[in-house]
Amino acid sequence: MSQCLEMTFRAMISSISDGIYITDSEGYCTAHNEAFQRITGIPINVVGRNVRTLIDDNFISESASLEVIRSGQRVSKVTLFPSGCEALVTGNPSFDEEGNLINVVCEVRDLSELNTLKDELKRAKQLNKQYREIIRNYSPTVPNATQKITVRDPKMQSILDELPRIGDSDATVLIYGESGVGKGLIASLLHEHSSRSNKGKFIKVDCSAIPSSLIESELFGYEGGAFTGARREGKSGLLDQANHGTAFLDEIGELPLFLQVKLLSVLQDHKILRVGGTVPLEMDIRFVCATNRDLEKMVDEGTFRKDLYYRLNVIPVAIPPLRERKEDIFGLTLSFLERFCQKYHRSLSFVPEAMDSLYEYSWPGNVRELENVVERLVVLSQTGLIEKADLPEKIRRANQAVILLDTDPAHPKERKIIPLKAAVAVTERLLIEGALQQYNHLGPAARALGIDISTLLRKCKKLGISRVAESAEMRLSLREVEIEK
Ligand SMILES: Nc1ncnc2c1ncn2[C@@H]1O[C@H](COP(=O)(O)OP(=O)(O)OP(=O)(O)O)[C@@H](O)[C@H]1O
Repeated sequence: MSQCLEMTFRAMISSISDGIYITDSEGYCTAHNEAFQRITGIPINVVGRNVRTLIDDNFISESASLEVIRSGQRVSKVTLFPSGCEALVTGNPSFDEEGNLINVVCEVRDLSELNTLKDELKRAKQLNKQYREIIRNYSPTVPNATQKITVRDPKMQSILDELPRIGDSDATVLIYGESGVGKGLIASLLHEHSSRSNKGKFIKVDCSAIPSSLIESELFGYEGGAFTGARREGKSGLLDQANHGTAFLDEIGELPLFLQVKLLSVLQDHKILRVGGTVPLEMDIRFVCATNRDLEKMVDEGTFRKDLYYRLNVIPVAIPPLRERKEDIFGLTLSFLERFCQKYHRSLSFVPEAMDSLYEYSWPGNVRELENVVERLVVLSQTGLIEKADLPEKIRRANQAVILLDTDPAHPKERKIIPLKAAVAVTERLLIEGALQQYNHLGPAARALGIDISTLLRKCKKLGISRVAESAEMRLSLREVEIEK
């Protein structure tokens, strides 16, 4: 080989990023490039050494070139080098014209980069799978009320059956039911079933959530400069937004008396008068109202206008509490489970014993409470199964109470006997928790239990019931008692 050709040849080999080393037909290393040293990390000069001595000195565990010498064929091996690098070593034999082996050229390809790429590819594939899953579950439209409702109970089913007919008319609907039974859902279904859903919005107003000083301007809007702090250009009200659609007035029993008169005139004349305004505005609104209070009793007590009550009560719809339609519990639980498993990308199921406990519980907070319990279980569950032990304590305890309150006189001997004191405590707790959740205010809850507020608060403290007091008013009162004691 001419000197020039040899130099070109060496330059080529040293510019290759893979390691190259060459041995003669007996295994003596005759040359290598720089990449070989970088990749292998062998700390000695290998030129002139036989690869067998590299094995003896534990620099390499096996040799591709020795295999090639033995077999006369191309050989590939994955070898771990002192540098910590894993490399694919491929030995290629070269022969003279008579077919005698002259040398072995080994290519050493660093696999760590390849491994990193492999890991990245694996991660990308995993992400791809996750995204595909998310896209599959992604629904571009918010599920409408019809898709959201789950009903098995015949009473509820007959309410649902009537909705299309009620939805078609423009008559005012008054929905009765405890908090969380689904009054809002039924109201939005009514809107969906009416032709109004094509031309107007469904506007929900919670009359108990807006302070009475603001509710008039929120509902009816105001003219510019109507009161101190009012916007100069005035403001339209929530009822304006419901024009051609449906206004859902939740907790109508909380509407102050002076506004009851104003609402009555809207219902009669289909016109609204903004605060500070003089010209009534034509409005085309369908009213659906809801309450968990006894409006008839409020009429008798003079806190709700009789004329408004009759005007609202054109089509009454009573939604039973969940404890009176236990058939719905199973279906609701499964549909919430499916919804939240999708939301949190989990896969869970209930063991039958846990399902039994949900069935036994009295659900004072109704469907909303069940929905919250299922969401909490899905978020907190660490295994794929929801067991009875995972349920909130009050639900597990409910089974105990069911045994206690079982008054079937036919089987007195089967009733589990527990100490009287414990039975009284369980019963007291059950009734107090139920009353607090049902009435949401201390006064009515105490009245329903036949005790005064201070006794109720004392018992709450003794039984540690503060957690069920969900409204701000109750939390405040219960904390005050703790401070006093
Ligand atoms: N039959 C049902 N199927 C599915 N979800 C339901 C059903 N009934 C109620 N829900 C859900 O339970 C929750 C409470 O329902 P909603 O707000 O309609 O109750 P509500 O009676 O209007 O309560 P409140 O009187 O406190 O306003 C909502 O998230 C609702 O979607």
